Amino acid sequence: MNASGFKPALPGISSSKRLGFFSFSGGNQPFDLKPRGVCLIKAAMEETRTLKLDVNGKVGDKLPNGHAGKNHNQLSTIGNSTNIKWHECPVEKIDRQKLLKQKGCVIWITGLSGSGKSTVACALSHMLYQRGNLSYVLDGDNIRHGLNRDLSFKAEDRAENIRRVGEVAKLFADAGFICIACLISPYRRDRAECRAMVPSKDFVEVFMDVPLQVCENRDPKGLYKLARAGKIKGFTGIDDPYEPPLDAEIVLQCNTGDCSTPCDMAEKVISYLEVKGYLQA
Ligand SMILES: Nc1ncnc2c1ncn2[C@@H]1O[C@H](COP(=O)(O)OS(=O)(=O)O)[C@@H](OP(=O)(O)O)[C@H]1O
Ligand SMILES: Nc1ncnc2c1ncn2[C@@H]1O[C@H](COP(=O)(O)OP(=O)(O)O)[C@@H](O)[C@H]1O
Repeated sequence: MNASGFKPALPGISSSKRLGFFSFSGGNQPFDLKPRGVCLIKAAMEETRTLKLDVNGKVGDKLPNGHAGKNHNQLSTIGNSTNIKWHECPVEKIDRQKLLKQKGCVIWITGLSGSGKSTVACALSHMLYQRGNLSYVLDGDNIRHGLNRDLSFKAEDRAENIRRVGEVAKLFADAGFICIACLISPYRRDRAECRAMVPSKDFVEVFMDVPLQVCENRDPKGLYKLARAGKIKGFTGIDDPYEPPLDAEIVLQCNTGDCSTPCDMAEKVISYLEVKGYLQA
């Protein structure tokens, strides 16, 4: 806090471009982010008022770059949401990344049930934590306990499951996290749609290339046994499809009796992130 009761400026958010854009003199608002005579919030309010006079219609579902929603100047219709407008905030991804000293991205781990997705995700998250990098795991099983509890395992519900997790992962990456999503995500198309949600290169697909036989032998939850007995219908790999990736950034192979440890697998992902520069801002 400074003498006037405001928090000092956050480091790194005072680019001249943004100060110019939001420039505002005076101001004594309760949410005044303050510093240096610039009230970012009030200026943004001014900008919204101006734009309201300008808008006169809706735009299509998707912008040319494929990212739905971020039309800064006009009202949009996205799906069933009519007359919505993107609200920009002064603190951006690049600012959060500087704070966290890393780059936000999505690590998408796909593979059969029992292939080791959750184990690698947790090993990776732990190794990142030990290095001082912030990550968060979105595990399909866990998310089906809450956000996606309304979804079954039929193809269209799996697609919606993947879409929602893709959207959440996109937010985490935008927050600056290394977001680790681990879901069976059996359909190429669903995974490709998630890839398209984030800036190119920020989506790292990791394929757990583990034969069905190995997964079935592990069967830690007894689900394969139930599926073979016909007590679970539409189980991936048994009577439901799994489409392996054709162009995954990382393939973690595990042949019968010849498996790297989860830590070695996680290490491969860390090496990839290091080389690509995600572990520093
Ligand atoms: N029919 C069927 N097919 C596949 N898996 C099933 C099924 N029914 C329940 N389960 C359990 O649900 C976990 C997979 O959830 P996901 O959200 O990752 O699946 S999907 O991506 O929507 O296909 C999966 O967890 P993992 O073993 O961790 O993959 C299973 O425990
Ligand atoms: N690299 C590995 N080598 C040997 N066993 C593993 C390996 N990774 C995971 N496992 C074991 O395989 C089983 C399934 O792992 P899990 O992470 O739950 O898979 P998934 O999330 O894909 O269903 C667990 O019993 C786990 O201990």
